[in-house]
This record gives sequence, structure tokens and C-alpha cells, in this order.
Amino acid sequence: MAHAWGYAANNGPDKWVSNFPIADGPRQSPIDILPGGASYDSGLKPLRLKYDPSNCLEILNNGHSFQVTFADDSDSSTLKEGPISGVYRLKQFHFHWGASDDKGSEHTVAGTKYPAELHLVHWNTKYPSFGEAASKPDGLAVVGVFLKIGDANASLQKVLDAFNDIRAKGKQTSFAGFDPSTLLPGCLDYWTYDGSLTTPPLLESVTWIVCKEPISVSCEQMAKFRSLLFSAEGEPECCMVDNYRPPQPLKGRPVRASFQ
Ligand SMILES: NS(=O)(=O)c1ccc(C(=O)N2CCCN(Cc3ccccc3)CC2)cc1
Ligand SMILES: [Zn+2]
Repeated sequence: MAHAWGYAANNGPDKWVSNFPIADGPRQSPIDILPGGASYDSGLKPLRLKYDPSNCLEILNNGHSFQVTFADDSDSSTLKEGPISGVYRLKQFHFHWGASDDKGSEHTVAGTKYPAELHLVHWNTKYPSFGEAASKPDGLAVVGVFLKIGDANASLQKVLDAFNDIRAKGKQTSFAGFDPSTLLPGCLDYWTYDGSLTTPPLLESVTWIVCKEPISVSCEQMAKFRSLLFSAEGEPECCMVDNYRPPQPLKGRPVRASFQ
């Protein structure tokens, strides 16, 4: 499996350890969050998120998910405070989802799976770039937001409307003026713990910040997620579904809550 990792039986999460031994490391993600096992930390600050829609550049099908990429050459779209110190810049956001509404999220809450999970990926500006930061223990901060079946999400629909141009792996199209803060829940209470990227190279460089409150998505919108392809044009079509890693061992890590 020369780095051809994926989510199928022959190259999926249980196989990643052969090319990425850190898969069995001490701070892997995602995890099952046990609210009863999290400790309230009054020292945790509210999340300070400031996003500039003019930084939004394009939307891309990378063969594992789709991502919306941001210009990160200035401090105009940043995450500050919360559990982190310093300034982290937004690089991209993407999602993970299931083949059906009963699965799809990477983090779970007392065993509960959500149909999808949003990840807003930020890198620590004490390092020169995302690539540099991705290999440092305090290099990345990812805000995770659960999606729960309910009313259609008008903000999410703007993203889904771009899917016709990125159906196959490797397709990308310009995507301007989108404000990712419109994808955040009203309440920004969160759990936080030290973890990793949930895809190869599984680098243990992520401060995870998982919001307690989900955002809504309709089942028709979930069907649109599932219309994307893992496969490139000209290859046999393979629907992009179940692109999530299951929870990993906590290995004694503390999980803190910003709320009581
Ligand atoms: N699910 S998640 O944990 O939020 C997540 C966050 C970010 C990425 C991500 O952007 N990539 C694409 C390329 C960069 N590599 C790191 C790298 C590899 C080699 C040289 C430098 C950096 C990470 C994977 C993936 C997953
Ligand atoms: Zn992710």
C-alpha cells in the first residue's frame, strides 16, 4: 500500500499502521468523548474566531474529502484564546461523513455517532507555514463541529452548490466570499484534548477543540455529500462515503470541558 491510503477494506484505518506506525501512538485522534469523564476547567477561555470571507479561495475534491481552502498569508482569518496560546491561522475546512445517517462523525460522544463532522484546520503562526506546523506538538488546532439531522442548513447549502464542479478526485473550482463562521453553532462550549490528524500522516500535532452543540443538516443535504466520488474521472465510480476514522484509545489523556 505505497501511501495509497483510503477508507476501503484493503487500505482503510485498520491498515494505516503499516505505512504510518504513529497510528498506534500515544495521542491519536479521534476519540470517544465521555462527558462524565471530562473535567471542567474554569481557566479555559471562550474561543475567539475571526474569519474574513475574502480569504476564501477554492473548493477541492482531494480524493479523501472535499476541502475549502483559505489564503493564510496574513492574520485575517484566525483562532485565538480557547485552550491555545498565540495566533493560529485558518488553512482549510473539510468534512467526514457516513454512507447512512447513523454514522459518519470521527469523534463520538458517549458512543453516539453523528452523520457528519466539520473540521476547521488552523496552524500556529509561531511556525513559518502549515507544513512546518503540522509536525510540531503545538502546531495545529482543529475545531470540530458535529452535524445532526434536522432543518436544511442554508450556509452549508452554499458549499454543496459547488459540488457539481468537484464530483471527482482532483477536481477544484474557485469558491470566493464564503464566511465559515456561518457554519458554527450558536453556543461555542467545547471539549479539548491533545490529539492528532485523523488521516495519514496522523501527525500528533493537533489541539482538538470539539464543540458540544451540533449544527443542523437535512437528509437531502447528506445525500448531496454522498454524491461526491473517491475516484477520479475515467476511473470506475466509487462514492465518497464513510471517510471517517473510528475513535482511538485515550491512553490516559485528560479531556477538559469549557462548560459545567
Ligand atoms: N481530519 S484532520 O485531522 O482535521 C486533518 C487536517 C489536515 C489535513 C491536511 O491538510 N493534510 C493534507 C496535507 C498536509 N498533511 C500534513 C503534512 C504532510 C506532509 C508534509 C507537511 C504536512 C496533513 C494532511 C488532513 C486531516
Ligand atoms: Zn478532518
